[in-house]
Amino acid sequence: MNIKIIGVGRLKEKYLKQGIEEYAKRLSKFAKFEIVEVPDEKAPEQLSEAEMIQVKDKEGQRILDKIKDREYVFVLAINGKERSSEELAAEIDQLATYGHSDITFVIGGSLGTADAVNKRANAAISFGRFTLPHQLMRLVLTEQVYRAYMINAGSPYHK
Ligand SMILES: C[S@@+](CC[C@H](N)C(=O)[O-])C[C@H]1O[C@@H](n2cnc3c(N)ncnc32)[C@H](O)[C@@H]1O
Repeated sequence: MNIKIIGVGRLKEKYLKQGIEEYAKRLSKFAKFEIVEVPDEKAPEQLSEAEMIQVKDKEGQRILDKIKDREYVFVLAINGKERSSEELAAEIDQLATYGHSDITFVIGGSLGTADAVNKRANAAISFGRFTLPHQLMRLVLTEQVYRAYMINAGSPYHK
């Protein structure tokens, strides 16, 4: 199974990098795991609605360029569908059973994801109604994907 996370912008904070590296290392026993970063669109603090859409569309195109047709795509979105860890684990297991060997998770930039990305996604995952920084989201997501594999392996890691 190939698991890919697409994120916007370069991860700078050392504490996040270290956390992701740890879970990526653990996850590598179960799947080929990679994080693909696409450049964020530089923009002033204050943007009109139209300018925000432009920024999201530019970042969205960079995200779409990194997705192949065969990939099953989960977009992370506050208003997506909430799942339990067990439900995500079961979903990943099902996808593998039905021959999906490429699963991609997309985390939007600071303004969220473009409509085109949301349309391309096969499913939308919410981690609840809190807005999490997109870079922290990478760490949280990497742990949850690792947890999913541990659940599917019947490991006591998941209590
Ligand atoms: C800072 S948030 C964007 C906030 C933006 N106002 C929105 O509503 O999408 C950046 C990205 O992090 C992810 N994200 C943040 N909080 C999330 C949550 N609670 N559930 C799922 N994804 C979340 C989403 O992919 C989002 O596009």
